[in-house]
Amino acid sequence: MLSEFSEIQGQLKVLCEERSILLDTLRQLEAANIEAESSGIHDGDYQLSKHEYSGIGRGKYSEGSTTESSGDIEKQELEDVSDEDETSFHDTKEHFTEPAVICGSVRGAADHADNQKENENQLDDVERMHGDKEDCYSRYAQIERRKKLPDPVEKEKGVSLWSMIKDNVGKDLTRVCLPVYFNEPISSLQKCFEDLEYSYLLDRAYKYGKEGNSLQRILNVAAFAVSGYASSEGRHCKPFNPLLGETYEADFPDKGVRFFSEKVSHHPTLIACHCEGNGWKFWGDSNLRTKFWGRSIQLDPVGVLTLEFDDGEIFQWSKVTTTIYNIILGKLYCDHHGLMHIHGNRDYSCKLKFKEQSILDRTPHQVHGSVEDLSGKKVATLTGKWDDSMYYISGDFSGKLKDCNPSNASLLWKRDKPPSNLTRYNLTSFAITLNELTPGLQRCLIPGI
Ligand SMILES: CC(C)CCC[C@@H](C)[C@H]1CC[C@H]2[C@@H]3CC=C4C[C@@H](O)CC[C@]4(C)[C@H]3CC[C@]12C
Repeated sequence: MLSEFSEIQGQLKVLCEERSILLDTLRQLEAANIEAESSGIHDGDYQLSKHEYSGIGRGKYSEGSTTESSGDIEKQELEDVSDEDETSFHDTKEHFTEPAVICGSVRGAADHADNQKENENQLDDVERMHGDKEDCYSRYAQIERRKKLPDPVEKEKGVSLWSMIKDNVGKDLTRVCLPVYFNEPISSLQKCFEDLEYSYLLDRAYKYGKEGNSLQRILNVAAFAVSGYASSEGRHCKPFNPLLGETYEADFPDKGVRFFSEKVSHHPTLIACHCEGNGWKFWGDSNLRTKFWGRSIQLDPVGVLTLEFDDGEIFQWSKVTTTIYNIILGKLYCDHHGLMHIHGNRDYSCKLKFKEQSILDRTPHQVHGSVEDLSGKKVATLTGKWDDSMYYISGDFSGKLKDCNPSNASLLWKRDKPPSNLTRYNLTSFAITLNELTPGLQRCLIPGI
C-alpha cells in the first residue's frame, strides 16, 4: 500500500515537472509572438496597403528625381516595364511581411541582455540616452546580424591613388575609372541607408512631438541630421556605382524601418531614396557636384532631404560640403563643413554650422548651432562633433560656447562603438549588415544571381 502510494507520488511529481516545462514553453512562444507583432511584421500600422506601397514606388520617386536620365532609350524601357500588368512585379511587401525573409535571424532576449552588459562602464548621461534608445528599440524584434565582413579571398596589392588620377585633374571625377581596390564592399544605394543608422532619434522625435514637446522634437531631428556623418570618419574607399535603374531594399524590423533607394540618373549620378519608420517618413535624392582641386576633392551635395512626421510636421534640410584631403600625399581623410539650415513648418527651425577643420585645429569635426522660434529668438544651443556626439542646452549660449560644454549640457546622440574586427574599409557595425545575404533573403533572389 505504502509503496503504491509513493509510486503514485513519484508519477505526480513527474507530471508536475512536465506541466511547468509546458507552461514555460507556452510563455516563450507567447513572448516570441508579441515580439513579432510589435516589430510590425503583422501590424497594420507599420505596413502600407498594397495600393499605397506601389504608389510610393512609382509616384513619389519619379516626383523626387530632378534630373533627366542619360539614356532616353533606357528610360523608355523602364517606363515600358512599369506600364506592365501589376502582377508581374516582384511584390516587396509580400516578401517583407514573411518573418523568414527578414535580413537576419531572430535573436534571443538573453543574447540581447549580454550585449547590454558590454556597455556597463559608460557615463550616466550616456547610459540614460542608451536607456532611451533601448526603449525605442525594445518594441522591435531582435535580429541576429553579422558582426564582421567575410575574409578577403586573396591578398590584395596596394595601388597608388595619385598614379590613377593625376591625368584627370579638373575633370568630373564620377567619370574617372578606378581599380576595384579603391572600392568599399557596399554600393552607393546602400550607403544612402547609412544616414539612417541612428533612426531611433526620429522615433524619439516623433514621440516627443506627439507629447507636445516640439523643442525636443527639433533637437532630436538636428542630432539625426548630424549623426548621418559619423560613419564617414576613417572611410577611405569609394562605394560601388550602381547601374541606372538598380534598386536596393532594406527591411530592418529590429530598427522599425524600411528603406528603398534607386539610381534614377547615370550622368549626373542621382539616387532617390525613401524610408519609413514608426510615425515618420524620410526621403530625398542624392546628387554630388564634384570639384577636383589637385590635392583635395570637394563634394557639394545638391538636393533637399525631407522628413515628414505622421502628425503633419515637416522638416527639410540640405547636406553640407564634404572635402576629401590628401589625395596625393599623406593620410586620406574627409571633413564636412558649411551651414545646415533645418526648416520646420511649425514652431521651430534650426541652424547648424559644421566648422571647417584647420591645420592647427585640436578639436576637429565640431558642429555648433541653435534652435530658433518663429520670432527668430534662440531657444536652445547645440554643440558637439559629427563623428562623436551632440549635446544641447536650453537658452541662447551661441556667444559663449565654452559654457555649453558636455558637463552642463544634455546628451542627444552618441555614436556607437566601432566593431572590433575593423578592416581597411572601416565600415561601422551597421554598414557591415547592409548587404548581408542571409538564408531567408537568398531564396528571394532571382535564380542565377
Ligand atoms: C578618390 C577615392 C578613391 C577616395 C575617396 C573615397 C571616400 C573618402 C569618398 C568616396 C565617396 C564619398 C562619399 C560620397 C557621398 C557622401 C554623401 C555626403 O552627403 C556626405 C559625404 C559622403 C558620405 C562622402 C564621404 C567621402 C567618400 C566616402
